[in-house]
Amino acid sequence: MTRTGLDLTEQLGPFVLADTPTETELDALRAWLPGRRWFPVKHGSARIEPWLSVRFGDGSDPVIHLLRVQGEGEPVVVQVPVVRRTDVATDAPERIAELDGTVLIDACYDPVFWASWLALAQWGEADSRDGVDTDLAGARVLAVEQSNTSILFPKVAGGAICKVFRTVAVGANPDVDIPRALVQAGWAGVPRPYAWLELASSEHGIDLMDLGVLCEFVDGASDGFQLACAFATDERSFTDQARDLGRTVAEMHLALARAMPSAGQTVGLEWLRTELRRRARGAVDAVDALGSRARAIEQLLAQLGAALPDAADHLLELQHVHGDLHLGQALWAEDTGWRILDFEGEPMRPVAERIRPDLPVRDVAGMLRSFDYAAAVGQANDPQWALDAREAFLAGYRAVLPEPDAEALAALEQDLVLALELDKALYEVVYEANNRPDWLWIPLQAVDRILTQAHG
Ligand SMILES: Nc1ncnc2c1ncn2[C@@H]1O[C@H](COP(=O)(O)OP(=O)(O)O)[C@@H](O)[C@H]1O
Ligand SMILES: O=P(O)(O)O[C@H]1O[C@H](CO)[C@@H](O[C@H]2O[C@H](CO)[C@@H](O)[C@H](O)[C@H]2O)[C@H](O)[C@H]1O
Repeated sequence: MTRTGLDLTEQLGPFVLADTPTETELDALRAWLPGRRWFPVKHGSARIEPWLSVRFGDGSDPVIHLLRVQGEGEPVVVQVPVVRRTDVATDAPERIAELDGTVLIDACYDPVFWASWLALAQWGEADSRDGVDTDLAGARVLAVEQSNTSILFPKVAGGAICKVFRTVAVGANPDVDIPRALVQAGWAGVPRPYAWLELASSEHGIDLMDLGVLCEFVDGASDGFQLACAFATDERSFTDQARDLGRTVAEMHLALARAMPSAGQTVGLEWLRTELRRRARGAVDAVDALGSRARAIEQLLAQLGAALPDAADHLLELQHVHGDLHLGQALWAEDTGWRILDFEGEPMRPVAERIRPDLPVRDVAGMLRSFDYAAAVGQANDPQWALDAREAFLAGYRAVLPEPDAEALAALEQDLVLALELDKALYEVVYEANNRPDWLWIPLQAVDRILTQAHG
């Protein structure tokens, strides 16, 4: 989708150049960053160096530092808005360090940062900032586990939420452009994006970099994962919600295909096997517990599509998908049904991999994995709870997007669901090992179940 508004030949967009952090500030940031949930390097030491620092062009005092972070993988850039304040409580979550009689804080918590953000963001075609209520009353940073940092503005534009992207990259962020495209295509299953903050600097090779997005806040909605866990704990059937969710995901796929046509892009089955093998080997190398499963994983992938006579060169059609779909990315409200969030793709993948067209069945598999998580975390006593939710979700999805008639092709679709569930479970093993080791058993158990199912 083409952006309008910001003149990309204009240096820095709405910003002016600022000083990079001083040595003392840098030391403080180097000590503070690795403890953040959103910091991308999870193991070993990370090299953190200044890259580009900017201020808002309105003269306000917060500074946005873009820092280059080199950990075990590819280097990434993290966004760290900071500002100096006094009178900051010693246990305040925004506190970074006390320096020269002031406190360096995370500016995501700062009203001056909020006001400048709202004033200098690029507002969408249909919404001009003029006339939008930018009252900051009640604004607060969400205290949820997330890969970025979100600020809730109950009064702005009737209720809005701003996501400050923590890992940033050159190019449009899919979490800005995909929801915009979906809304333009007439799909109401996604919160409406209102505004986004762009940076451009030819000197730094940045034609466009998204720093954050503001969108409609879905008030009174439940987080799909918490809802499903509560149902699992109470032994209440989740099938009605799961069936509805299946329908919503299928409608999302139809809307994505309409909104962002990928010109009939295809991949061969052999290509897919190679790609899944590469990802599986990456997971096996990253987490020791997977070593003993490596052979069985390779066998499952080798059998993918074996029922097809022309399995080697069978072509699979690609399209834009969500890419990291799970129950926590879905909000449920009695009156509006399901709304889907967070189109950034899997945060542990390189950006180029996250934005390319993919198989819609990847999203189906992601959601199926989530029912398994909800059953585990909600401690459902009966294994049937997750199986029922799973079947209902698939039935809802298939009611909108039926499986192919031909038996071999329908069998291939089922193989694909299983292979992508395995792919997701392997990703989750790495994710849990990095972030929540106490939950590592959940995807590990799933890997074993999938392998047993596949090998009879
Ligand atoms: N538009 C919205 N309306 C209401 N709540 C939201 C909205 N967007 C996000 N949230 C809440 O914030 C949480 C984190 O948002 P998400 O986009 O998944 O962040 P991240 O990409 O950083 O993980 C969600 O699980 C949801 O509870
Ligand atoms: O929401 P994010 O984009 O940050 O996604 C990452 O974190 C998710 C957890 O917050 C993680 O999801 C996994 O845990 C969920 C329960 O917390 C579960 O419902 C999902 O099925 C499971 O994949 C996601 O994988 C990760 O990319």
